[in-house]
Parts: sequence; structure tokens; C-alpha cells
Amino acid sequence: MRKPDGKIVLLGDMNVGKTSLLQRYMERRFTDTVSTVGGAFYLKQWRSYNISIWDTAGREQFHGLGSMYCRGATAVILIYDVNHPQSLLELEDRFLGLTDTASTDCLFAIVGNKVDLVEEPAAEDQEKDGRGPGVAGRGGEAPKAPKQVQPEDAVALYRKILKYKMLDEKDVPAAEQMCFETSAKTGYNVDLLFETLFDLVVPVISRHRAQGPPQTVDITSYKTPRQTPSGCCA
Ligand SMILES: Nc1nc2c(ncn2[C@@H]2O[C@H](COP(=O)(O)OP(=O)(O)OP(=O)(O)O)[C@@H](O)[C@H]2O)c(=O)[nH]1
Ligand SMILES: [Mg+2]
Repeated sequence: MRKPDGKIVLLGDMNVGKTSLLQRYMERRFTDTVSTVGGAFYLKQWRSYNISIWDTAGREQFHGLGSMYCRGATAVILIYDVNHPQSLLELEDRFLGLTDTASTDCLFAIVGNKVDLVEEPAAEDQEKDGRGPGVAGRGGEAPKAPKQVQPEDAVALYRKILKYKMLDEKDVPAAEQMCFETSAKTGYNVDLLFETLFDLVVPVISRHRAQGPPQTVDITSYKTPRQTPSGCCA
């Protein structure tokens, strides 16, 4: 198998819908999922590039694996549940640090999933084949709950990420372009999310190719430069 040209990693708390979003995009369906153990990936061909998309486990017990999955990532998708404010806070507190191993020019997208569960036009069910248990719908059914996390909160997190990564807003895609609300259940915005990201990742991959393999420093074999008598390094 050819080595993937780029790598996208999905991160976020358990139950936010990482596996469901990836399944919706890659397999065009929404089915029952089981909580992810470790991680799994899909390969997606986009133009002439092979992109690996990694699904990770949100469960605390697998947290240590996160930075391993993020190693060299070209893009990271940070996912929260629009009905659970804590899941957005967790992105900053628990998951952002895992991206330290990603590529230095890694792109970030922030995704509020499960908008089909909130009372907003954007969350309107597009699905024609019935609704899952507990999901409120139209026409006299139980009212949907108001959205708990607003898009501005995601934009604020995006700006914090840029600060954390010491990136200038001028040099990266705008927050409005990188913050999405989705529903893995209905498919709302799912293609838009992945395909926007693929289009943004392609120039990064081409740049990496032009620059050659990443320059890494092996600190275990690092030797202090010899000093010449004049004080310059030999
Ligand atoms: N209504 C609704 N339910 C969703 C949506 N996305 C996921 N779910 C449900 O939420 C639950 C968790 O979804 P998963 O995709 O397994 O969540 P995950 O983030 O992969 O969880 P971990 O693997 O444990 O980290 C499942 O019952 C899904 O059916 C969505 O957009 N709308
Ligand atoms: Mg999962």
C-alpha cells in the first residue's frame, strides 16, 4: 500500500459522534456504533492524493494514544456535541494538547455535531427513512431542546487554538470557514466538512512534498558543538 500523502485525525470526547460522522461520509449511512477502542482509519483518495482519516477513541482510558494518532497530522477535526457544553470544554482541556505532535502547519476544524437534536432550521431532518429512538422530530412530536453550545463558542475556541499554536489569523483559514455544525444522523454538512478540509489539505501536502521529508532532530544523539579556541563552533 502506498504511504498516505496526508493525515486527518478526529478527536473529541466519547459519544460526540466521531465514528458516526466518518461512517456517514465514507459509507453514506448512519448505523449503530460501538464506542471506539484505540483507533481505526479509512483511506480516501482526493484528486491524486491518498488521505488517511483516523477515528480515535474518546474514552478517557485511551487518552494516552491520542498524541500518537496525531503524529504528523495534516489536519485535526475537533468534535463536540452541540447539546453538551462540557464536550466543547474538553476539547480545550483534554484534547488540544494531544495535537502537539501534529505537523507544525496542521489545520484545525471545529465541529458541533448532533444538530438534528436541537430546535433550529439548520437541524431539520433531511432523513426520509424514520427517526431513531429518543430523537424528537416534526409534527406534534416532543419539542427539540434549545441548542446548548452556540457557533460563537466554537469560533472562540478556534481563536484560542491559534493563540496556543502561535499562529496568526492572517496565515490560516478564517474561523468561520473552519467551524461547522453537523448531523451524522441526517448527513447535514457532513460532505461540506470533509471536502472543505480535503481541499485545504491538498496545498499543504504539495508544500510538504516540495520541501522533502520533515526535518527532525534526534535529541538522543545530539552532541554539543565543539568550541574552537576563538569561541566559534567547529
Ligand atoms: N441524533 C444523533 N445521534 C448521533 C449523531 N452522531 C452520533 N450519534 C449517536 O451518538 C452515539 C455515539 O456516537 P459515536 O459515533 O459512536 O460517538 P464517538 O464519538 O465515536 O464515541 P467514542 O468512540 O466512544 O469516542 C451513538 O448512539 C450515535 O448513534 C448525530 O448527528 N445525531
Ligand atoms: Mg467512536
